[in-house]
Amino acid sequence: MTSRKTHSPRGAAVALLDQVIGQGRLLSETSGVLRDMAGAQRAEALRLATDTLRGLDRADRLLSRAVRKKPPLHVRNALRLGTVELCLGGDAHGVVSDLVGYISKNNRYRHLKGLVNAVLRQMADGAGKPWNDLRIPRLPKWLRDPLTEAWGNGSVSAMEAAHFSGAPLDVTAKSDPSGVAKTLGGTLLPTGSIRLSSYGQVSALEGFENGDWWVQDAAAAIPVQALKPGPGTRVLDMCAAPGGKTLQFAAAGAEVTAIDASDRRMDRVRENLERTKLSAELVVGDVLEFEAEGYDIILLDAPCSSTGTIRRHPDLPYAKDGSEFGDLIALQTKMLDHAVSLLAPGGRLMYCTCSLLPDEGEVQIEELLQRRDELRTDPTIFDIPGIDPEWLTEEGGLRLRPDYWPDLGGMDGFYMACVTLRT
Ligand SMILES: C[S@@+](CC[C@H](N)C(=O)[O-])C[C@H]1O[C@@H](n2cnc3c(N)ncnc32)[C@H](O)[C@@H]1O
Repeated sequence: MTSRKTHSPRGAAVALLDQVIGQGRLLSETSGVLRDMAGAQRAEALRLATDTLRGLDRADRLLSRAVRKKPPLHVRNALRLGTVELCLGGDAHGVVSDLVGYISKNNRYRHLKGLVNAVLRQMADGAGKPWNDLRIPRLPKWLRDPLTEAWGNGSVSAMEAAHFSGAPLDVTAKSDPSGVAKTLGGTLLPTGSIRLSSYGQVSALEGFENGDWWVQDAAAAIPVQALKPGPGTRVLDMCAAPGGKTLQFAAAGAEVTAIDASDRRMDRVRENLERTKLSAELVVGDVLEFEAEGYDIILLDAPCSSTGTIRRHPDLPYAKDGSEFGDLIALQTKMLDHAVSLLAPGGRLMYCTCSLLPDEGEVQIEELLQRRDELRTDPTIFDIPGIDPEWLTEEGGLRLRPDYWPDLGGMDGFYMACVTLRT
């Protein structure tokens, strides 16, 4: 019989790091670790793992000065976690004794508990002091190289600084953004999203249960804000889950058909619609097989590398290695061609991805326009408050980056373009 291990938050965070760094799983895909933990402890474990991933590059620099030979990954992850916590002002006694206790309970690694104790004590006693003077954590090479080629070293450094700062909580109001901003004590952004720089448990915030708003990064809300759908607009929301854009359309009074291949993710759309008391027709299926015409708006929020969301998901650079790029780009091209085949005269197609890679954004649209002479882009729809005209791209799309809006707290990386048939 196997006994199920229940972890302390620190132990769980180390186990999460093992899965992310050692097995290439995103935090949202890790299995087993958080299963039997209470809500607050799970949240704490996730926070610790996220903080560690965000500061990993700095922790490794400090650890390379303190440890001559790299210990096995599990022990290294415990040291990384302890180093980050101590450098961010964590209680030295609690951090050291908890992690030493955690390692000493592991038959395989208990012989290294002395090392963990010695190194973390050094960190607590001053070896961690240079933390703030260390360089801003860099993206791993597999991602830094293509981004540098696309945007230049200075811009990538600015993006890395934005990633290191993390992300505030952005929400979209069902109606009355100013009222919701006031209730939540948030800032109303120029595009209409509401931003909260400090918050506790999201579901405990006022108006959540009543469905007055939903969580959605300000950048992710822009495609629908730019389209300005009116009541009765017929919308096909391709790749809709978890439903942020479906909710925006529905809140504007549009008639939405939302399609997604994932049953599990579609449950999230269903829950979100129920909570906000909004409605949409939901279809679980492959968008490539979906055939119907007569939509005023088709929105294709295609699956992508998600490299624009690293501020909120610092696990991504460590869980992934870029090997999926080629397949994703090919799938986006297929989806884009299929979406175009459903576009009727007068209809508009909005293509978007939360990617920082031009191959998943600018290049997709550039090549689409070359393949299909009857199409054109309409950049004028991005003439909305908060959008700098400098962010418009040559092929007529809009590029958003995490280093934009630096004084407001940044935004996710996103690309979008609105395509219509030439008249
Ligand atoms: C970027 S997410 C969509 C986010 C969503 N539009 C929102 O605003 O909340 C991409 C989605 O594409 C879905 N997907 C991937 N391949 C698909 C396919 N062949 N057909 C339909 N949906 C697909 C995934 O399940 C995922 O939910």
